Amino acid sequence: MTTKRLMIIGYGAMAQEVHRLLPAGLELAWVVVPESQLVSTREQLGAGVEVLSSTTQCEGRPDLVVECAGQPGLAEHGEAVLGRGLTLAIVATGALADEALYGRLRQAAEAGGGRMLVLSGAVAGMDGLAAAREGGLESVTYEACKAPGSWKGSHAEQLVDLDALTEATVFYEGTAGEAARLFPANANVAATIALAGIGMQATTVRLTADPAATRNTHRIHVQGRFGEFRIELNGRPLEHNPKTSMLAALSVVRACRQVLDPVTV
Ligand SMILES: NC(=O)C1=CN([C@@H]2O[C@H](COP(=O)(O)OP(=O)(O)OC[C@H]3O[C@@H](n4cnc5c(N)ncnc54)[C@H](O)[C@@H]3O)[C@@H](O)[C@H]2O)C=CC1
Ligand SMILES: O=C([O-])CC(=O)C(=O)O
Repeated sequence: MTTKRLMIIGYGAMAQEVHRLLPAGLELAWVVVPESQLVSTREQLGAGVEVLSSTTQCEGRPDLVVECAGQPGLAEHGEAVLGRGLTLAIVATGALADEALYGRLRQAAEAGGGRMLVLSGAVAGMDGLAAAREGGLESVTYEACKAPGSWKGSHAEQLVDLDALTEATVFYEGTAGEAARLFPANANVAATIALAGIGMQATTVRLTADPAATRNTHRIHVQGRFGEFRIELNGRPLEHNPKTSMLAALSVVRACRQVLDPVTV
C-alpha cells in the first residue's frame, strides 16, 4: 500500500497530539502555521515535514487536510483548500456560525469539488443527532462544564471572577451561534451540535465553571419525533491545553484513519 500524505493546518496542542497518534500508512508531509511560527515549527519538526505559511505554497496534493488552527485559521485557509478540490476535516466548527464564511466555504467546495468534514470533536452522538433530525427535532440543549482554568483567557473572564469561584457557576446562557463566536477556543462543540441538529439560533447553550472539575463535561439533551436522548461525556483535557478535550484530537485521528481504511465505521 502506498503511503498517503497529510497536511495539518496549525501545530498547537491538538495538532501535536494528532501527529503523535498518526496511523501507519499516513505521513505528515505539510504543516501550515502563521508566519511568526515558521522558524520554531521547522526546528521542532526537522527536515521530513514541509512547514508553510499558506496552503497555496504546497506543490503536492494532500490526501487529507485537517484544520487544527482555531476559527481564524479556518477562515484564513478553508476556501483555498476546498477550492483545490481537497478534503478538509475541521474542528474549529464555531467559525461556521458566521453565515458569510459558511457560505464562502460551501461555494468554494462546490466550485472546486472539495469536501468539508465537520468532525465530532470533543463530543459524541452527532451521528444519532443528525439521523434524528430527519424525523424532526423539538429541542436541543448543550451544557459544558470545565474547571475555571480552562476558561481563562476567554470571554468568561468578563462575566465571572474565575479565581473567586467556590462552587459550580453558570456564567453564560444563550444560543449556539453566539456561544461559538464568544468562546472561539471553548465552544466549537455548540456549533457542531447546532449543525447536526436544529441550527445556531434554536440550539440552547449553558456554560459552567466548576472549581471541583477535573474533566471537561459535555451534556447534550435532544427531543424529537424519534424520541429523546441524553449524553454526558466527561473528557480528559489535553495536557498542553486544558481548554481542549483529548477526544477532540482523537476525532481528528479517526478522520486520518478513515483515509486509509476502505470500511468506514
Ligand atoms: N470541535 C471541537 O470539539 C473542538 C475544537 N477546538 C478548536 O481547535 C483549536 C485548536 O486547539 P488546540 O490545538 O488545543 O489550540 P492551540 O492554541 O494549542 O493551537 C492552535 C494553533 O493554531 C495556530 N494558528 C492560529 N492561527 C492560525 C492560522 N491562521 N494558520 C495556521 N495556524 C494557526 C496557532 O499558532 C496555534 O499553534 C481551538 O482553537 C478550537 O478552535 C478545540 C477543542 C475542541
Ligand atoms: O475540547 C472541548 O472540550 C470543547 C472545546 O474546547 C470546544 O468546543 O471548542
